[in-house]
Amino acid sequence: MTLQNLRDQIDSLDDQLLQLLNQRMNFVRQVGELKRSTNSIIYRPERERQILDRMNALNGGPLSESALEAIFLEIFAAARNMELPERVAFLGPEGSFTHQAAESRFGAVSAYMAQPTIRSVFESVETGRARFGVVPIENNQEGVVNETIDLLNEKNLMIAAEAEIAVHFTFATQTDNLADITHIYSKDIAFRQCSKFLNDSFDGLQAEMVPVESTSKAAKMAAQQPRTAAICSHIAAKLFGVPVLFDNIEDSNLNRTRFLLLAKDFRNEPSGRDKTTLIARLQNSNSPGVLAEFLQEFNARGINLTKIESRPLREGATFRYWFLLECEGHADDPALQEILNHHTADVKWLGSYVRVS
Ligand SMILES: C=C(O[C@@H]1C=C(C(=O)O)C=C[C@H]1O)C(=O)O
Repeated sequence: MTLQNLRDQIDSLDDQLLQLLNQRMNFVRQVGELKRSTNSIIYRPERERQILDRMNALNGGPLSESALEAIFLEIFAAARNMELPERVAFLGPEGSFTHQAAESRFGAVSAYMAQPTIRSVFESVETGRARFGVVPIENNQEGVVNETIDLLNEKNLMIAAEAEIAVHFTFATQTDNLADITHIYSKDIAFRQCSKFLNDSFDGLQAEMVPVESTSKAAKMAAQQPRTAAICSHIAAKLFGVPVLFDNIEDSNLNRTRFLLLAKDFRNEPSGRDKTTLIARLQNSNSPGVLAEFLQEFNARGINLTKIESRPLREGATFRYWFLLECEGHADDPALQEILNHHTADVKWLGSYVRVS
């Protein structure tokens, strides 16, 4: 076939895609009207997951699973925006890994609000300035983000969904010669995670490592100061126009960060592969057996606990703790219901949502 023939075929398929997408949007609009009349929630991650699973099972290729999901996530975001434009607050600045995580869920067409702190993301959602908030909760190399854990306890927001992204670092500079670089800007954690690259490349050179608040800020500074460099995300380097010298300079390519999508008054239906997050403030948690007995309630019902973090209660000069727990399953599952019913006074449910890995 000639190029023109092939392009004609593509045009005719695009015509059909457009028609089908608009037909889909007409049904979405009706769903939106139904939801408004019953005052129910627009974003249904478990329904979106179900659609993705069904599409992946049907997909015979050559479209890859990740390409298929990226396309559908944009369709969902466009659909939700038609039902009701959604504003998403995220831990900024623009180009941060949290921004990337937010976009991976809410697509390119949602309205994003970069926030300077994790607390201000929580507050944006609390006050209704944003419908959703996205914050990091843990990195698989560095552990949890305590500020997020503490705010989950302090505020009354729900976890609507989680997202995970692979963290890759880029070395960006306007200089061609590494020996000319006087300062390298990045976040302290990024210096740690790229230590092998830094040792190998700057051994014997004079460059000073300067920690700044965010990797995006590092990119911005490297854009303004010629003999400097930034260790940042690829999108931040592009955003600030700093040439990328090396990509993927992190020590471990298994480096992943997990993010939470927060909302007010949110409830997912069970999807069949859910995770539940709880906060436990057990009475006399320092007494022998209190914590063990509580954990045993999960074990006895065959519920797999996937995480437990202890955080200081900050009550007087004591060393006492509350706990953040995660387990497999949904709060509607009878076994988990039993536990929640036993603990109405000392356990807070933060949400049940689709598990990503
Ligand atoms: C249309 C709906 O609303 C949203 C959009 C979806 C879609 O585009 O398929 C799916 C789930 C919801 O996040 C729905 O709930 O079915």
